Amino acid sequence: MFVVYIIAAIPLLLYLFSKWRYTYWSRRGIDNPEPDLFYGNFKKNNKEDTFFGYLLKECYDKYKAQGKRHFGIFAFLTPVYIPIDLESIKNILQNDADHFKNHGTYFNEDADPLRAHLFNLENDRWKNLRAKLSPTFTSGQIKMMFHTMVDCTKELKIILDDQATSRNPIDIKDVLARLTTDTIGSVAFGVNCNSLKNPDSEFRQYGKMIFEGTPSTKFARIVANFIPKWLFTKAGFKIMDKDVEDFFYNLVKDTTSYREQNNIFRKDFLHLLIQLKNFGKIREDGILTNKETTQSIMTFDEMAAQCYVFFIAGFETSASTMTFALLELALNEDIQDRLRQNINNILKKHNNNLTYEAVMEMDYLEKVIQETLRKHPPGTVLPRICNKAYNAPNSDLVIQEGTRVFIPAYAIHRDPEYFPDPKKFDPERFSDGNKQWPPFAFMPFGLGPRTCIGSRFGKMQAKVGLLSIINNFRVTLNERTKLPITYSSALIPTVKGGVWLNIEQI
Ligand code: HEM
Repeated sequence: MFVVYIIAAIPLLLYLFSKWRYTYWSRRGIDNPEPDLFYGNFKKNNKEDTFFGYLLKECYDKYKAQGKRHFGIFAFLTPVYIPIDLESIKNILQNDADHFKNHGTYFNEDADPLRAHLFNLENDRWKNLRAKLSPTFTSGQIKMMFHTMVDCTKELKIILDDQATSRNPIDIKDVLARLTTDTIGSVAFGVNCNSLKNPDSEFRQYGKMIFEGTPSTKFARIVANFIPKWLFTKAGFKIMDKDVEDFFYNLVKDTTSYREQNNIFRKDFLHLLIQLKNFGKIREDGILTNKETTQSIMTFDEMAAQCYVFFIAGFETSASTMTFALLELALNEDIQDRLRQNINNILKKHNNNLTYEAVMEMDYLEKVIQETLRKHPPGTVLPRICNKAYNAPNSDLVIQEGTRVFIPAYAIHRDPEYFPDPKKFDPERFSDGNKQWPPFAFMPFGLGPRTCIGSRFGKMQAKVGLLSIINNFRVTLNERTKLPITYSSALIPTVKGGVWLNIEQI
């Protein structure tokens, strides 16, 4: 009978606990929007497929108008601190980054070895790995991989030529995600993914599974919001889908041993990572194995996890950037014409050779990409977790160790104080004389020590894809695109119903 009472009391205890939990911010004198039971401020996001950035921007605008420097929200039962003023943001991301070293994502290395990657790793392990990986992202290395990016666009042109001939509209995000899957698959895993040729390729399917989630991963992510991290870790809870893990892990294993046995040199990330595994550094001579190797600084598992993060962090972000750029170019034909002109002029100067140097000279292309990243940043928030109690300057608030922080990048990029007429797509904002926003108001790649390590690669990949389309085709919006666009609740902003374009050869 006693057990029955206990079971019956659980919902009541949960209810009382969540009621108490939702006083967390008011007990500290911080405003927060009214939370819904158990969901906190995530109910609309979860139940109505509403983009989380909209919800956060609504609160940001409201509290900023009241002159507040910060506010709190609840991600289910977890309190999250949201700074508003740029001075506080600068402190968190840079000046006092020592208190906010980590992203605060859940991972359990034993259960999910591929999740022990740069984005998730913490403290000294992150610091050491970041220092080791930085040489793989220099402009010299990106230049070395430039031809892979260009090669992958050849298949894209064939697809778009067919589409232009048949006059059928195209769901451009899908094609661009296949393009970036092929490019990143090639440089991070050293394999030809063929997803442009074959939309059902294994690589594309696994890429989709990561972003759309499988029933088991969706369940695990929700549970992770309710259960303390230590309990989750102790229980050995797995977040990654086993099939996805096996696919990527075995791919790195097979390709690495093949390359090592045959001492194969390829200009890609995998080659650099194998060198880091075997020598602890990147070697000019390019060799992969050496009997006199003294020590290894990277285990095979660590290396595989980095291949995996390059793929997940690199393919969807760049595909999203190109998709939104094309959407804006279809809506603003004058900007599209000007971009085409800029690309043509510079290519002519380079005898129509598409080289790394030519792309670096395309200044208007740079502005179009920057403005796209301002208006539609793939990273809606920059997540941090407080690792050492922090006295927020000019306030009585002490941010406790373990508190989560979201820097509201999307809301700041759309703040008219920093970017007048923020809904307008205006690449000219990024002309030297026009840049008027204060430091820390523009952060598409994050800022501070945790800034995106792959920003150069990501931007170059997006530029190569975009220019190969604009140089050969005129794009207009097809009526299947629902205007005004709205974002879905996906992890990275995605247009509900898709971006459908008409393609016309030039
Ligand atoms: C347009 C493309 C891209 C965008 C907009 C983007 C954006 C971001 C953002 C916002 C962050 C978080 C930064 C922070 O917390 O301050 C990040 C981190 C990261 N990105 Fe990117 N990214 C892009 C492309 C790439 C590519 C191509 C790669 C790898 C090949 C990559 C690898 C990473 C990694 C490993 C981190 C974690 C860094 C760390 O914690 O030290 N990203 N990215």
